[in-house]
Amino acid sequence: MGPLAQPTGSQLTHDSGPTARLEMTGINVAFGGVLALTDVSLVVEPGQVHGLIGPNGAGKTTLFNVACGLVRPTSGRITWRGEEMRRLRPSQLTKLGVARTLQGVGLFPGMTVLENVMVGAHRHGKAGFLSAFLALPSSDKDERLLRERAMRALTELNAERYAGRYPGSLPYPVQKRVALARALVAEPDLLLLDEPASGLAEDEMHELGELIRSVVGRMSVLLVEHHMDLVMRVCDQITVLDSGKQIAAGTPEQVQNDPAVTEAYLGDAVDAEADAAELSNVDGGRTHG
Ligand SMILES: Nc1ncnc2c1ncn2[C@@H]1O[C@H](COP(=O)(O)OP(=O)(O)OP(=O)(O)O)[C@@H](O)[C@H]1O
Repeated sequence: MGPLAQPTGSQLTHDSGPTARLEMTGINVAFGGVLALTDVSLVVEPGQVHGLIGPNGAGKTTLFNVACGLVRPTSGRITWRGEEMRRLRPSQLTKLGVARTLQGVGLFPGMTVLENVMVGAHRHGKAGFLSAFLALPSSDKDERLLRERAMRALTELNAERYAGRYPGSLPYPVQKRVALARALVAEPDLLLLDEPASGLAEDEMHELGELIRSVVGRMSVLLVEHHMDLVMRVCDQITVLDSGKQIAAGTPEQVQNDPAVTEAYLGDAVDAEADAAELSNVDGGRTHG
C-alpha cells in the first residue's frame, strides 16, 4: 500500500494544492517473525520537509517503503490527499504526484543521463512512459518538450554538462544528482528521499540541503537520513523510530532535546563501541596470541 495504491475514491487527478498530505496511521509490518514496525503513525504536511530518523534497524526504510508502495503493511491506514489508498502498483506513483529516490541510485545504465531524466518526466509528456522509454516519442514536439523539461531539471541540479554521458562513467555523487533530477522532473507534490546524502562529501551535502529547502514551496518531502546535521537543518518536523516503534516526534529542537532520542542513539553508540572493543580483542588475540 502507499501512494502507489489506487485511491478508493474516484480522484486520481493532479492536485498540487494544500491537500497534498500524506498520512500513515497505525502502521504494522511483520517480516516473518520480525516486527519491523509496530503501530507507527506519521503525517507529512503539505509544503513541509518531514525527517525520519532512528538508529540502525529502527524501521526507517521499511516505513519509507510502505509510503512508496514497495512494502505492504500487515495493518494500518494510508491516506494521500484525503483519499485512502489500497494495494497499488509502483508504476502509479508518478501519476499520483509522488516521486522517490531509493538508497541505490537506480539509473538505467544503457541510457544517457538525459534519457534517464526524460523517463522521469512521463507524467507531463504526452508521449507517455513507454514512448519515452523506447525513445519513440509520439511527435517531434513532444520529444522536444520532454528534452527541455529534462534539461531544466538537470540544470537545477547543476548536472546539465553530463546530459550526453552514461551513468556508469560518472562519479557516484553526480549519479545521485541525476537520480534526483529524474525524481524532480515529474514535478511531484510529494518527494520521498531515502538517504540522499549517503556517499556525499560535506560541501555536496550542504548543496543537497539547500536544494531540498528550495523545492519546499513546490512539494512536500519525506526524508530518511542518517546525517543528523542535514536532518536538523532542513526538516520542519521529525519522527524518530527505534526498534520499530515511534519514540519521539516534533520539531528538530524538540527532538534534539528529547531524552528518549538521546538514549536510543546513545544505546546504539554504546553497542557499537562494545562491538568494536570485542572486535579489537578478537583481532588482538589473533595477532598477538
Ligand atoms: N525484507 C526483510 N525481511 C526480513 N526482515 C527485514 C526485512 N527488511 C527489514 N527487515 C528487518 O526489519 C527491521 C527494520 O529494518 P529497516 O531496514 O527498516 O531499518 P532502518 O532503520 O532502515 O535501518 P538502517 O538505518 O540500518 O538502514 C530490522 O530488524 C531488519 O532486519
